[in-house]
Amino acid sequence: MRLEKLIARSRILELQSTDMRGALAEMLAVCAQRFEDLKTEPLLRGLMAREATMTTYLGHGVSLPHVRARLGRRYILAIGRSKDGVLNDGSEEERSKLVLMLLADEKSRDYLQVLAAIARLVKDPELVASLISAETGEQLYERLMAGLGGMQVRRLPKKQNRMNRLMMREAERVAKGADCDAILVMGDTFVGGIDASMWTAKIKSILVTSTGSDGNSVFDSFAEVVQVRSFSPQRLAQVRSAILVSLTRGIVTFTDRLCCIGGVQGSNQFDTVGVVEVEREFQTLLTGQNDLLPDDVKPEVFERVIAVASELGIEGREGKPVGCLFVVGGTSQVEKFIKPLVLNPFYGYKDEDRNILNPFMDETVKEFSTIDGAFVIRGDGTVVSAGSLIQATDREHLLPSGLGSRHAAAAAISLATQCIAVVVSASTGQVTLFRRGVMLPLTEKKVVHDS
Ligand SMILES: Nc1ncnc2c1ncn2[C@@H]1O[C@H](COP(=O)(O)OP(=O)(O)OP(=O)(O)O)[C@@H](O)[C@H]1O
Repeated sequence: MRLEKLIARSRILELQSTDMRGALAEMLAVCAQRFEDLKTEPLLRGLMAREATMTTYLGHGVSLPHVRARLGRRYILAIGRSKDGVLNDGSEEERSKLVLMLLADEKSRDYLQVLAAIARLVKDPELVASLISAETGEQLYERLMAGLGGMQVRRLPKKQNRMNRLMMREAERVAKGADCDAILVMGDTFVGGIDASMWTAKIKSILVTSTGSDGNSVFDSFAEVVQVRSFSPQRLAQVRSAILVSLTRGIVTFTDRLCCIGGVQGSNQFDTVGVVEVEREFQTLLTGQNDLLPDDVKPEVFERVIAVASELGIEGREGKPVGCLFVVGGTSQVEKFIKPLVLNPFYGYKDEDRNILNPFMDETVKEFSTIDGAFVIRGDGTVVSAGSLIQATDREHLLPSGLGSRHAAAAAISLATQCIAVVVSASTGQVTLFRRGVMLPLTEKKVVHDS
């Protein structure tokens, strides 16, 4: 579902109410003008019930109230802007100047993805500030649409353009000469997007970007676009994450050879071309078997877990480093090896509210990462528990020195069951995957400088 299809000029309004119930009622009334069969009362009750379970405030003045109901159409999105701000949960700190209300049909299968795409869009504080300060609803609409297609091709200075063209031509030659199956372009090298129209070779081009691809015309010139959230600052780690996500999505295969081209993030300058053999890069994990993910684990769930893990590894929590262990998939087997260390904070919530694909779960997961023990996550993304002690042992594999009981527990559970374990080290920030007891560092250790 492309987001621009959901946004309608007629459903952008100036809110009069300063409380959430009133604001939602206003937005529902506008929706009902267009969709006369809309049952606004039960929808309002559903939206408020969701607010009562967990706030839908996303930060920097934006809320995303949402509800699933029998709607008769897949989605309806309404956008309300409030000059004074709408109060969330009575908290003065959480005044929403922008309220995006999403109604979804109970049968809409990509509901969590659509919710996540909207949340990603309004994560950009600059875009949000420009929407809030728009002079008219029309201008807000224009800016929102521009934000969706945010990665516009920008003209680069001549010299830089020449260099980039040269690098791209060379990449093409290397790809052909080395018999590569695809060219992987690290898109975040460019602030303003890449004009790939000069690529002439009949070779698959894959753009890797941390920006959302919803409705972005710049991406159209690439055969595939892979979104990888929260890149590590290290190049090798970036390439690894990109290949890993491409593997789980079936965009590349284990036998592929890839020509990778990239540069310093935001530099607008390609500076490196390299060739990666996927199988050799991931050999340790594969150990002769080409199933990186357990059968029951959805690729998007795995991607989400490594995104949250990478963010925790890079940013920590409130400035402090945190460690974490995620055990994903094979849950019925995994449950035989776990014991609660604390009362399970996820107990009793609806599956979709505690699904890692739900954008509101990011903060919750990060918050609970500070408690001891592991997160156990089903292959469909539902978080089964947090604060779980893993009671499995692995006598087959030796871990490098410096890695302690968290990493040992991850190795052991991945050997004992059909799961994939993801560890964030509190001491180094390194993110490591474990499958069948074998480890694959996804990001590098932080270099600690002596002062
Ligand atoms: N068996 C286990 N199951 C779940 N969590 C565990 C287990 N063992 C350790 N942990 C978690 O890992 C934390 C850190 O343990 P330890 O320092 O020994 O691990 P580590 O592998 O060196 O990880 P880090 O690099 O984060 O320090 C513990 O406080 C606990 O929260």
